[in-house]
Parts: sequence; C-alpha cells; structure tokens
Amino acid sequence: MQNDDILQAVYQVIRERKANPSEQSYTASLMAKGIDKILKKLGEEATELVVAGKGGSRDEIVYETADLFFHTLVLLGYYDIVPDEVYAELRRRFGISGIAEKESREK
Ligand SMILES: N=c1c2ncn([C@@H]3O[C@H](COP(=O)(O)OP(=O)(O)OP(=O)(O)O)[C@@H](O)[C@H]3O)c2ncn1[C@@H]1O[C@H](COP(=O)(O)O)[C@@H](O)[C@H]1O
Repeated sequence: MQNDDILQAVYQVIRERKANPSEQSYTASLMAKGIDKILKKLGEEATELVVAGKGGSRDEIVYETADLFFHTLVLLGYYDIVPDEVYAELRRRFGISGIAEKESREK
C-alpha cells in the first residue's frame, strides 16, 4: 500500500462511519458532536504536535502527526471534501514552485 493509499483508506472508513454511525465508533461519535467539536479536537491535536515538536522524541512526533492527519481527514470528511482535492492543490503548488525555481536558476 502506498503512502497516499493509507490516507485514502482511512478517509473511506471515515466516510463509511459518517454514513453508517455505530456507537463504538470514535469517528461516528465525533461527527455526531458536530463541527465545533471536530475543530476543537483538531486544535488540540495540532497543539499536541507543537508540544511534541518542541523537545519530544521522534516517536512522539510521529504519533502526534498521525493523530493530526486523522483529525484533518475527519474535517475533510465532514465537508465531503476528498483528499484528492488537497493532493491536486499540492500538485498545483509544486508545479508553480518548480517553474519559479527554474526561472530563478536561469537568471
Ligand atoms: N486513525 C484513527 C485515529 N487516530 C486517533 N484516533 C482517536 O482519536 C482520539 C484522540 O485522542 P484523545 O486522547 O484526544 O481522545 P479522547 O480523550 O478519547 O477524546 P475526547 O474525549 O477528547 O473527544 C483517540 O480516541 C484515538 O483513538 C483515531 N480513531 C480512529 N482512527 C482510524 O479510524 C478508523 C475507524 O475508527 P472508529 O471510528 O473508532 O471505528 C480506525 O480503524 C482507524 O483507522
């Protein structure tokens, strides 16, 4: 499985939990609490990554990044935004910066 495939796979589970909520599902319970709770969790996870990034171990940084990725996917799922839209935006920027770097090298 490629790296972006795992994001895609987790995203599909998030969409499935949103469509068919079950009591045991963390994702479903978070979705059910609404956008303010999702944003609060996202803020907390971002802060936890900031704390890990300031002196935490490599493992802690990896763990907190995974939490942040997951909660970011929940936000996207809430708004039915597919990860491909984010990838497309990154590809667009990569193309633009590639051209900018080429131009600056040619000067
Ligand atoms: N990747 C994740 C994932 N990352 C983090 N988390 C949960 O996110 C929560 C964040 O940690 P916290 O300590 O802040 O959580 P908490 O104190 O329980 O949360 P609050 O009470 O503050 O809301 C934990 O409960 C984690 O279990 C995740 N929950 C689910 N997934 C994926 O989503 C799939 C579906 O999970 P369910 O929706 O639970 O079926 C799983 O198979 C995983 O692939």
